[in-house]
Amino acid sequence: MFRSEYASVPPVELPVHDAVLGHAADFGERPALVDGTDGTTLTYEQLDRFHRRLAAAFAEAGVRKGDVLALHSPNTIAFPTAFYAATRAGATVTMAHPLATAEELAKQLRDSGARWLVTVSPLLATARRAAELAGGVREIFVCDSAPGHRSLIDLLGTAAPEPELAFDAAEDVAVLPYSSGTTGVPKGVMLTHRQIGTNLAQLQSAAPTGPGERILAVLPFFHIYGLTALMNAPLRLGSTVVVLPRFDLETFLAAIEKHRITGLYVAPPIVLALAKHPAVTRYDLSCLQYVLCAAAPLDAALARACAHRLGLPPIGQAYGMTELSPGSHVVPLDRLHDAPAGTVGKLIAGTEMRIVDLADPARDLGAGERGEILIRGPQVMKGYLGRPEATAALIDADGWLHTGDVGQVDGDGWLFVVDRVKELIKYKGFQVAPAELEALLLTHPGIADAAVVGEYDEDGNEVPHAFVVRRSEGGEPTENDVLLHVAERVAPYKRVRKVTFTDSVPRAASGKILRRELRERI
Ligand SMILES: CC(C)(COP(=O)(O)OP(=O)(O)OC[C@H]1O[C@@H](n2cnc3c(N)ncnc32)[C@H](O)[C@@H]1OP(=O)(O)O)[C@@H](O)C(=O)NCCC(=O)NCCSC(=O)/C=C/c1ccc(O)cc1
Repeated sequence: MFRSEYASVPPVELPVHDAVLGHAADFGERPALVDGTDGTTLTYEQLDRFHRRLAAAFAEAGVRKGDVLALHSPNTIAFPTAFYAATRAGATVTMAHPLATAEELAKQLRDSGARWLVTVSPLLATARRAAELAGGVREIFVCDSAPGHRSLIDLLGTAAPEPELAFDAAEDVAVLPYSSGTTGVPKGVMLTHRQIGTNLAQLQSAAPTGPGERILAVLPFFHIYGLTALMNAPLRLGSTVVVLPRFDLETFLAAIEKHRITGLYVAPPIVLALAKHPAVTRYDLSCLQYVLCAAAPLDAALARACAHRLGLPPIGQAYGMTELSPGSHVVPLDRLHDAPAGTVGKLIAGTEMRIVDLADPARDLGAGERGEILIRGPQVMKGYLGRPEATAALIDADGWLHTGDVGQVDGDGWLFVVDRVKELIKYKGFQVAPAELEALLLTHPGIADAAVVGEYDEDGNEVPHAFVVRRSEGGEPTENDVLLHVAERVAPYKRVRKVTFTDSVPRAASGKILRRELRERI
């Protein structure tokens, strides 16, 4: 067993809005959030006051402790206000991808039992359709404005009293992001207030940010990575977060220069752009002090090229998953220079790890040996909502979470992730669940069987590749028919990008798809 070399941190027993914004009023006029497109700024005093007013308005509208509120928005400076207001009103927040189709969003609303939906006017048509399909949503609010819907801006005017709720930080679920974990379809990941708050404290001991830091939030707040690294962590410490709604390289580079960004938290496609794109040289990026990368495997040579080009210390990596609130490993910011190339970091405070034999999971391996990574600590999720079997398949009776990633630790405790035994595909850091795409492919009348596996393209992005068995009486779909069938029904990041027709899908006697066999064919 491997233990963290950092002193444990006590569990954080506060609800997430207090864990993060407990000192917001003290930070006063310091900018908390800056809209990177037009410069609109929210100070800490405003963030504190606005989220309390909005919590009062949510409570007045009928939001009750334990209700699920879906937050369906790209990154904006209103997103954190809506988020902390919802939790202060007692709600569990489930974040939805802004490019989800109405059917995808409806599935999440239905599975989570969402009663409230917060969206933005450009996404309203999808949100309304999804709410109609799902049933159960009592009201749709908009962050900006739209006829027929209450706007968060109007709600701020309420004179209702602020809700004073008692939270059980160890049991009450703060956020419910969706993740497919190691197998199957997306599931609601129950993360309690204590899990979120404690993981912030654990991560902070290794990668502290603070007043005077300026962070660029281009990765989405709606995933646990952005929610943690770009929202909760910096706002807890009085940093300034500059917010961009989406990744556009020129806007991103201009924002770094204009706002004198000090720290970047990114995914591999951004490291690729920073390392290779000609536009990078046209901007003064000398304000940057460090770059941290997570969400998908980062090529060590690419990381080196990026750091070298920007004149920065080596790019640090972090490791974790949604089910870990999300962090278990990070390269501490004060150790960027002595971390070996390609490592995802060291165990953060209060976290234990085992590396177990893939063939014999009861056998623990030592340094230098490859096996499945198991994690135990206060950040392990409470469970998947309404799916005790899936929870038990991921977390064993002794509390070890089986990550489905294959890793190896060196003699100094640095972890390297070298492979994956779980089904997951990560397109640009976004989870794509093969089981979800397979189910969708099977709805096509011309498809008799299908299996989807990940394949790396020339840019190093993992993309979904479908192996399809055609049904002769189904009109023999072409490759294009198959691509289109999926593209019309999923958010853009989930698209199948390659199709191979085959006579049969290799399966074990149990019916389980033999994915390794398909990967070997590629
Ligand atoms: C900024 C990225 C890296 C690149 O952006 P992009 O290249 O513009 O592409 P998108 O991903 O935004 O969009 C996907 C596709 O949708 C398309 N698209 C776009 N908007 C449209 C549109 N409105 N209409 C139609 N098509 C469109 C877009 O063009 C694109 O098409 P394609 O060029 O074919 O890829 C973006 O992919 C991204 O944010 N990725 C990161 C995702 C992410 O945060 N994942 C985290 C999961 S949680 C986790 O791993 C935790 C780790 C962790 C571990 C430890 C820790 O301590 C902390 C964290």
